[in-house]
Amino acid sequence: MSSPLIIALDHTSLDAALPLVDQMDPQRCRLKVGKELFVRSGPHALKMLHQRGFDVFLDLKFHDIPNTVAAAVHAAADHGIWMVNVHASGGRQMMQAARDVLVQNGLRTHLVAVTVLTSMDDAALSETGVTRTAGDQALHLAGLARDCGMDGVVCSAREAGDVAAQCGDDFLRVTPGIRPAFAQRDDQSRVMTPLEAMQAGSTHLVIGRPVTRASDPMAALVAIEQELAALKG
Ligand SMILES: O=c1ccn([C@@H]2O[C@H](COP(=O)(O)O)[C@@H](O)[C@H]2O)c(=O)[nH]1
Repeated sequence: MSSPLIIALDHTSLDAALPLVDQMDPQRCRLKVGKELFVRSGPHALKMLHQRGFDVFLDLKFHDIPNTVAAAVHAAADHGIWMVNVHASGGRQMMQAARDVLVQNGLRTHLVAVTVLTSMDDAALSETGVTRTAGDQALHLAGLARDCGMDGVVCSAREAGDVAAQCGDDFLRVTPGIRPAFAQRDDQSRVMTPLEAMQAGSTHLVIGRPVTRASDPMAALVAIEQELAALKG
């Protein structure tokens, strides 16, 4: 089984990320490129990570009208990335347009939909006019995402088991908001430890600051791997 770990490279630039990347091994983790790194370093960053053998999740969370999102997903997938995402709250037509453009162009990039950001709790969601709990809204959007042909969702690990039960085991559960016991919660609300998250039904764990901001990032990564080793025993 390949590693479930996706390390979020929330660095200011490719130059800032490479010293850490060059200590990592594509067999041990995938890498996530988000808004800051992509806006500063662009497709060149994807190329450099691909040259080093990494699968890359381009986490730009597209959310716009269907035509615009489909074009952006197409452009992203043309870079050979492993995974790309859209916001499920963009709705059915938007998600279907994103899926269709990949299928029509024979592009095999995984397409997943963000449900409810892991930084949001029930109160924060309620302020946006959504009266369901964050967990219920995530489950609702996961069902819509599955109906639209998404390969999976981004949700919190707290919802991963219910998403698997509703959408099937093959439907990916990519879960940020992962906080090992040694790490701070930061701005995340719906959190779980790496082991709890896997036991709860996550297929992939997105981990940023607990590794990248650690005083010894590689030691933090090893500690997470050791925690997950309990799953094999
Ligand atoms: O709901 C979401 C969707 C995406 N993210 C992204 O994951 C990482 C998490 O980083 P940490 O430092 O481990 O908190 C970050 O890049 C987010 O943009 C998320 O956290 N929640």
